[in-house]
Amino acid sequence: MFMTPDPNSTFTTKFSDPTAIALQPLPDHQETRLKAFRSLQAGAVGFAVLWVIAGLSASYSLLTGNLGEELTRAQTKVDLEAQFISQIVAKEINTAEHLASALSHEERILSSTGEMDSNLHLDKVPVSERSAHLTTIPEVNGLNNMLTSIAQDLDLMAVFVLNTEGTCIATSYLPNGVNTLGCLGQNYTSRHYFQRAKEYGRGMQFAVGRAVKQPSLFFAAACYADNHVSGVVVTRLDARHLTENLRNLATITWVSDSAGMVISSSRPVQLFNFMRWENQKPPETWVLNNVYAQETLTDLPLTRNKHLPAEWNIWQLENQNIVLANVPIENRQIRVWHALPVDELFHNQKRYWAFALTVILLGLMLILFGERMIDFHQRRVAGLAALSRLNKSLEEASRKLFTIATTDHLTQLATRGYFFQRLNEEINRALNEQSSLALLELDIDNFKNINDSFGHPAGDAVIQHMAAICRECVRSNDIIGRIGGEEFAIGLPNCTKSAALEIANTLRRRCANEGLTYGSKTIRFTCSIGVTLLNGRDNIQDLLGVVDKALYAAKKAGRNRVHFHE
Ligand SMILES: Nc1nc2c(ncn2[C@@H]2O[C@H](COP(=O)(O)OP(=O)(O)OP(=O)(O)O)[C@@H](O)[C@H]2O)c(=O)[nH]1
Repeated sequence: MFMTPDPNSTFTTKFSDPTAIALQPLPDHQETRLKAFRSLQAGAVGFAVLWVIAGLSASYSLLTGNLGEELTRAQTKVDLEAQFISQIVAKEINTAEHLASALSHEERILSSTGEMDSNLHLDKVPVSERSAHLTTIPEVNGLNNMLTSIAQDLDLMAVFVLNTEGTCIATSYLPNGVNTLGCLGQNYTSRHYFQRAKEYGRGMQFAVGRAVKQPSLFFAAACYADNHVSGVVVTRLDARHLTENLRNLATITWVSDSAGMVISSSRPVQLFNFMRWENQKPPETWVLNNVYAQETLTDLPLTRNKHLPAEWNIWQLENQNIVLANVPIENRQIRVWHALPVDELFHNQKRYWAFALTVILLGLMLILFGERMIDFHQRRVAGLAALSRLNKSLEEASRKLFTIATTDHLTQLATRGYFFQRLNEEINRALNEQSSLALLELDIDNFKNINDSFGHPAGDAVIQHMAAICRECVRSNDIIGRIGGEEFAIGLPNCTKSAALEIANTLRRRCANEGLTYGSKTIRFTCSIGVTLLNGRDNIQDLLGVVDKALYAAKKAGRNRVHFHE
């Protein structure tokens, strides 16, 4: 029989519609967007790598090429300047040399070294008095004046005349208030240039002067009388002159002689440094002492910068990078060296690199920022997609649970709990709309006997057959539930008493008449049905209590009956 339901459990159980809590699934175009985002993201990462590689290699080739060009320009500049300086040096040297040669033919000098020299009687005058003696001779004074004016005009340090003994008999360089030495009456026999002039007609020598200790170039030319050397004219060029005007420039200029020694330098501190050039041998010590007045040999601190490409031809002078040019002066063993510091170019290069790296880095950050943005959106869409998939499976699970909870597995009718929930809803609706509601309760008669006679599976088949009959006899909006083992209930909204009784009788007749073919057997069965109407009741317990009584009455009256109870 029908058990009165517990209001605290069954009736409060809610079987919610799973579609009500379902989220909208992810639209297809979101999946397409996700794919687009992923390829965009991969593209951004690829682009970032390309950007860095291309940026670095472009900067390297541009900046290295640019530095190479600037260094080539600097080299060209320094070459041209060296050429120009060497021409000026050559001109100064030639002037001094030609002057010596020209003066060796000069009439007054020839006479002073010829007949006049023999009248000077220098051999009778002590060496210390020769200078004073000579200044008393008017011809000598006249000659001195001439030589002084020539030396001044041509910017020479001194012009003087030596007799065949090497004694100075006339000079532009006279003792005066400041300088008490002068060179008049001094003897220059030992001088290399004097000996060369006497022997070959001409002589040239670099030396630090004895009386005036300045590095100088001496040019000597012999005077001839009757095919014999009658004296020697000497011009003395101050070696400082060769580079004097170049001192305040950024460039550095040296002039080296045949011994590889710096005899003039725009940086005076490097004077008499040794230019260790190719196979140049350093001068011997006595030469160092006598000619250059140096005690030890100092190398010019000039080395090749081996850390930079050889084609750039960069030298280092005291840790300063320079480009270097050297030009030999024609027919002389003198060279002009000219250097231009190029550290500024390297500093510029560093600045360009810093700029290029900043641009590369900023670009990279921008690309990576873009990539992060894409990643963010990608993750968002991916998250939505995952959520949507989760939602779908939850929805599926929820649907299954709903079905399990609301559907009887044997008959596919509503379960007891779900039937009561639905019946409750229909009661409320009927009360609200003041419409009628009929309730049928059905029970298969003597079902135990069927089980006992035909077996439990056959009993199941009878229950299923009974459910099918119920479904076929009611409308689509009526509710049917299996509320016990062989008990069923049917809620009929908007149904009158006569209509409810008619349905109940149809059901009863079909059960009694049809029987169920089970294998080779036919199982005959009947059912008893209780019928009632809502009739102003406002709760399910009362309604169920009444219909239960109606069913009980039907059973009691002999089964296979329909009984109505008000
Ligand atoms: N095969 C089958 N038997 C069931 C199922 N549920 C309940 N039963 C059986 O149904 C029988 C019900 O027997 P009773 O409640 O004594 O009632 P009855 O034999 O139908 O007699 P009346 O209701 O008085 O006509 C029991 O023997 C249960 O074991 C089911 O799902 N399948």
